Amino acid sequence: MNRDQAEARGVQAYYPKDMAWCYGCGRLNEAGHHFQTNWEGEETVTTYTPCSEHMAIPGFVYGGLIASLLDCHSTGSASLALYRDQGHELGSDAPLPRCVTASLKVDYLKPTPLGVKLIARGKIRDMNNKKVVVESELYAEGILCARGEVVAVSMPENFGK
Ligand SMILES: CCCCCCCC/C=C\CCCCCCCC(=O)SCCNC(=O)CCNC(=O)[C@H](O)C(C)(C)COP(=O)(O)OP(=O)(O)OC[C@H]1O[C@@H](n2cnc3c(N)ncnc32)[C@H](O)[C@@H]1OP(=O)(O)O
Repeated sequence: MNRDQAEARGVQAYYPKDMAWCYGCGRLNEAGHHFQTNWEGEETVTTYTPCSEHMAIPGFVYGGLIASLLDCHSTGSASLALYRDQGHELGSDAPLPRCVTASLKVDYLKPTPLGVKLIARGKIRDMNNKKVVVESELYAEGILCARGEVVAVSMPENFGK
C-alpha cells in the first residue's frame, strides 16, 4: 500500500490482522462499523453515516454509537500521534503503536441526526511515550453535536493476561 492509499484508508487499514477485529474499527469484523481515521493537517478525522438501525429515537442517533465512533476515532488518533512522534507516517514500514482505551468521556450537546455524514475531529491535547489524550468534536451538517475526551494507552505486552 502506498502513502496515497494509506491516506484514503486510514490507520485502521494498517492494524495487524490479530488487531483488526474491533467492533468499531476492525476491518475484519464483518458486523462492525469499519471506522477509518486519518490526519487532516494537525487534526484527526473520522467520518461515518449512521442508518436507521443506529436509532435512539426516530430521526436521531443512539448515543452508544457516538461513543463508539469517538472511542475508535481516538485510539486511531493516538496511534497516528505516537507514530508521527516516532518520525513515521502511514505507508512506512515501522510497526504502528497499539493503543487501547483507558478512559472515554462523552458530552452529548445536541440531538444527532440519522442519515447524514458525521464528522469527528480530534486534537492531541497531551502525550507521552505511552499515553495520549485526545479531545474530539462530533459534527453533523456543521452543527457541534457531541464532545469526547479519551485517554488512550499503549497496549501492554501482557494485555488480558
Ligand atoms: C506490526 C505491528 C503493528 C501494530 C499496530 C497495532 C495497532 C492496533 C492496536 C490496537 C487496535 C485495537 C482496536 C482498537 C481498540 C478500540 C478501543 C477499545 O475498545 S480498547 C478495549 C477497552 N479498553 C480496555 O480493555 C483497556 C483495559 N485496561 C487496561 O488494559 C489498563 O488499565 C491500561 C492499559 C489502559 C492502563 O494500564 P496501566 O494502568 O497498568 O498503565 P500505566 O502504565 O499505569 O498507565 C499509563 C498512563 O495511563 C494513565 N491511565 C491509566 N488508566 C487511566 C484512566 N482510566 N484514566 C486516565 N488515565 C489513565 C496513567 O495515569 C498513566 O499516565 P502517565 O503516563 O503516568 O501520565
